[in-house]
Amino acid sequence: MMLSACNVSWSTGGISILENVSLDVVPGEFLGIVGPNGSGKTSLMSLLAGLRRPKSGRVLLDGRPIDGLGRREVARCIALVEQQAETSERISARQAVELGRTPHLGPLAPWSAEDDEIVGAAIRNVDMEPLAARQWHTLSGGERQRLHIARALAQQPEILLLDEPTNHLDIGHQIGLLHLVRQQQLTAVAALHDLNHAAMFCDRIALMSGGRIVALGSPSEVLSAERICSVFGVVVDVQHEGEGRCYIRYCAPGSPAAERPKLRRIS
Ligand SMILES: Nc1ncnc2c1ncn2[C@@H]1O[C@H](COP(=O)(O)OP(=O)(O)OP(=O)(O)O)[C@@H](O)[C@H]1O
Repeated sequence: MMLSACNVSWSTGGISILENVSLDVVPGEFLGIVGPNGSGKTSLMSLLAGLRRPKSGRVLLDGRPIDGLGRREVARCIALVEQQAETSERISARQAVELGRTPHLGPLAPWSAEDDEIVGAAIRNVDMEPLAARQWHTLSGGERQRLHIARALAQQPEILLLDEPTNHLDIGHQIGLLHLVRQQQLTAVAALHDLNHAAMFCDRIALMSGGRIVALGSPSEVLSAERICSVFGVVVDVQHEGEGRCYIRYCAPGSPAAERPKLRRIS
């Protein structure tokens, strides 16, 4: 299933937020979206999820305009985990994950043992089995975030959209979550702040700046020291590791390492 943004622009209050963004999410890939705060990652994710309509351009799901499809139809194909996702507080952890099955249920498809199994597997996948009976409001931020991911997995989408999914997670669960996403038989798009995580787990990376995609390709192609300096204003050394992978070492401002590569800075 192919998800595409074709020349999409979006603005609000007379301010242009996204300008002429085009992107084909290739079936089966893990695409990372990186960029500074306010560069438009969340805005692009909500257009890709069909939550917002572009002011111009189109978002296509398998060649069909996403805004012409019903919400239920979209929800059977695409799951979105939002940055500040909230869930009603008077439910248990397991019930929060069960909500992921909603698009698949109906008068002719009532809740079944299979739904129970899918929900159980999603909870196990995010390492939340011991807390499945707990009330939502008693859970920590990281535990809630893992359950949001479990709900999206229980939705069994073909395309998983994750807006900063590793927020609130400790490093073990950050790595575990990205590994888990990578292992799924699905297409995934994740807005990420950690460039090394994007470089480790993503097949391709789209780098955003000022509401535009300024680079798109393998981690090694996109995350050059020059580009990171020009977009984020941070001096780095990039170690290229083959197969499009790379590792980024950040240099503290004022340190000898930060002074040395300054010549590469793009103004
Ligand atoms: N509803 C809105 N009204 C006004 N401005 C908005 C609205 N939504 C987004 N923006 C602005 O659009 C820009 C892009 O926001 P967006 O949330 O897409 O960025 P982001 O790259 O996801 O940022 P971050 O890394 O901080 O999460 C920001 O300057 C933001 O303030």
